[in-house]
Amino acid sequence: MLKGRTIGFIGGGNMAEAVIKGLLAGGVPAGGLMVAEPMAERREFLRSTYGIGTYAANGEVAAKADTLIMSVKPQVFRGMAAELGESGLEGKLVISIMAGIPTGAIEEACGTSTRVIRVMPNTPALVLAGASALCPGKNATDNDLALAREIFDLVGTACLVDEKLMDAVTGLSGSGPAYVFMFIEALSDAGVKNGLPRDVATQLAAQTVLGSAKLLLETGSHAAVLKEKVTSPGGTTIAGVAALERDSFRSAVIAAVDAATARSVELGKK
Ligand SMILES: NC(=O)C1=CN([C@@H]2O[C@H](COP(=O)(O)OP(=O)(O)OC[C@H]3O[C@@H](n4cnc5c(N)ncnc54)[C@H](OP(=O)(O)O)[C@@H]3O)[C@@H](O)[C@H]2O)C=CC1
Ligand SMILES: O=C(O)[C@@H]1CCC=N1
Repeated sequence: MLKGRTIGFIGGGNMAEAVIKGLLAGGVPAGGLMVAEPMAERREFLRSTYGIGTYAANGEVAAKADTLIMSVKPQVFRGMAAELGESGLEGKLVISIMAGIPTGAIEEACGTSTRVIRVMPNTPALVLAGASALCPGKNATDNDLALAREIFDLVGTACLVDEKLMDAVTGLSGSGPAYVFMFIEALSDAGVKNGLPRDVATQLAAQTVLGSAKLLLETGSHAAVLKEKVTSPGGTTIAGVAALERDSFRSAVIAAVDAATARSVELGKK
């Protein structure tokens, strides 16, 4: 379905780069990808690193691409869409990765008949290990949804959710890599505190997170069951688990996802 499509990114920042890199690694030809980005230095970086077409004007990409991935910050979206104008977006499939902005608001800004798919990806897309959730706007066809799914399946895994759950997805997996990196950093610091060299501590911490996630996904076991298998009676792990419980580790994680979800809701309001 992706064959022969031209995909244009409006905004060439971190997340656009993650998806571009993933798509190229997944076999999408560079000739089918382009990006509109205001910063000349950034355009040069994206052109020389990935061999894709880069443009200063959003209108040029909107004119050339049949599918547009809106990858600007939510705060600049409405101004950007107004500048582009409804005529500049006519007939395009608009895929938004912007946090918070509902499909209805995108349709309102781009033209009420615009076909919109809302996606929340995450930065591990850069290494084809992203987690994305998608939902269609009211004009999107099954083909549009299938195309968007193909794009985000190429850079990791993609699932379909009801739009009312997109803010929770944003708080969990969209922002989630930041929480995981904080956890890895903390594990590494703790290793160093206990005498490990930094490189060894970071390698052990990162591989522990990667391996534990792989074990859970591949066995389909409940996290609590896998935790129990590590935790010997009177052993080391239960001493660590008790310390985490004392310092409200789980409660802190839940509060982080709650706060990020609430912020996503807020970003969606005008
Ligand atoms: N980062 C992440 O982990 C994730 C981000 N997202 C979403 O992806 C979107 C992009 O985020 P992220 O990549 O982190 O942000 P970045 O700031 O890295 O990227 C946004 C890019 O858009 C450019 N830009 C600014 N104004 C315009 C404009 N009017 N027209 C075209 N381009 C413009 C910026 O240029 P300049 O720097 O010069 O202003 C920048 O290069 C956001 O909506 C975010 O919610 C979704 C999932 C995860
Ligand atoms: O922090 C943000 O707003 C974006 C959305 C999800 C991850 N990063």
